[in-house]
Amino acid sequence: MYNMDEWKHIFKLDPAKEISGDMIDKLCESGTDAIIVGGTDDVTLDGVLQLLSRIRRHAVPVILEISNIESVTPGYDYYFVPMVLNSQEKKWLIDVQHEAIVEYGDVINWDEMFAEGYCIMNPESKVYQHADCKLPTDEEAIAYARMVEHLFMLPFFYLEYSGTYGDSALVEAIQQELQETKLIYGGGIETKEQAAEMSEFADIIVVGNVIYDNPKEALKTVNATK
Ligand SMILES: CC(C)=CCC/C(C)=C/CC/C(C)=C/CC/C(C)=C/CC/C(C)=C/CC/C(C)=C/CC/C(C)=C/COP(=O)(O)OP(=O)(O)O
Ligand SMILES: O=P(O)(O)OC[C@@H](O)CO
Ligand SMILES: [Mg+2]
Repeated sequence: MYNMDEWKHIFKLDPAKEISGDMIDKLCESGTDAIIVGGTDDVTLDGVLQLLSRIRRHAVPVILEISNIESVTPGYDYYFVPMVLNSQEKKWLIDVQHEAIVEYGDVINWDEMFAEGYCIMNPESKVYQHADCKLPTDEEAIAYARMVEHLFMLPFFYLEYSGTYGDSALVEAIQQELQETKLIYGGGIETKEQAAEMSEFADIIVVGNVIYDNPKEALKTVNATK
């Protein structure tokens, strides 16, 4: 299903982690709307290519969420480009992306490229530390969402709790600010009940770690969003 407006659920696979062929088949045929390939560290061209070839045997849309320029390869349906709003370094908001576009701008197919305004909410997560983030208050997080919708006009606002379950009241408050921009929620979803709760407010939920920790429960999150 290639109409992003109807997406509710995405599995995120980490190219640095082992996964069986059987589990990849189950995830791809689960009824999820898309698969994202991405992670914070050890994302290599080899890992990104291997996962692509294993997922490609199925009809599900496959997205590369770019974490470094060295691991970008053709063949994905879409490329999601993170822009970290609450980073303390301009580098992670705009500079690494700018460098990539200086270098490769002439060959980019812009129809496949989508920016994500990231707001990273878990100080313990690798990605928070990697991108040198600062924890926003709820009020400040809502202000980032307003900027993404009205000033930057990005297609996605990603409320990222990577590794821990977030605050559904904040997800609800942010949803109320967004009309054009889609709200992605990710982090700590381990059960179908949590998937259902966050789906009530987020347009799309992303399920990551539980795929590796508890595959059976991971698969149950799909139906909770429908
Ligand atoms: C199609 C094709 C071949 C085109 C060629 C042209 C080309 C190269 C286009 C690229 C264009 C472009 C604009 C690229 C941007 C490149 C870039 C360097 C982006 C950096 C993005 C960024 C800010 C990264 C830092 C933060 C980060 C890693 C965000 C990703 C999201 C993430 C991994 C969140 C945490 O995930 P999680 O699963 O929780 O992490 P761990 O489990 O690993 O902890
Ligand atoms: O791995 P978890 O905690 O499920 O988070 C999913 C995703 O938001 C990570 O970018
Ligand atoms: Mg991960």
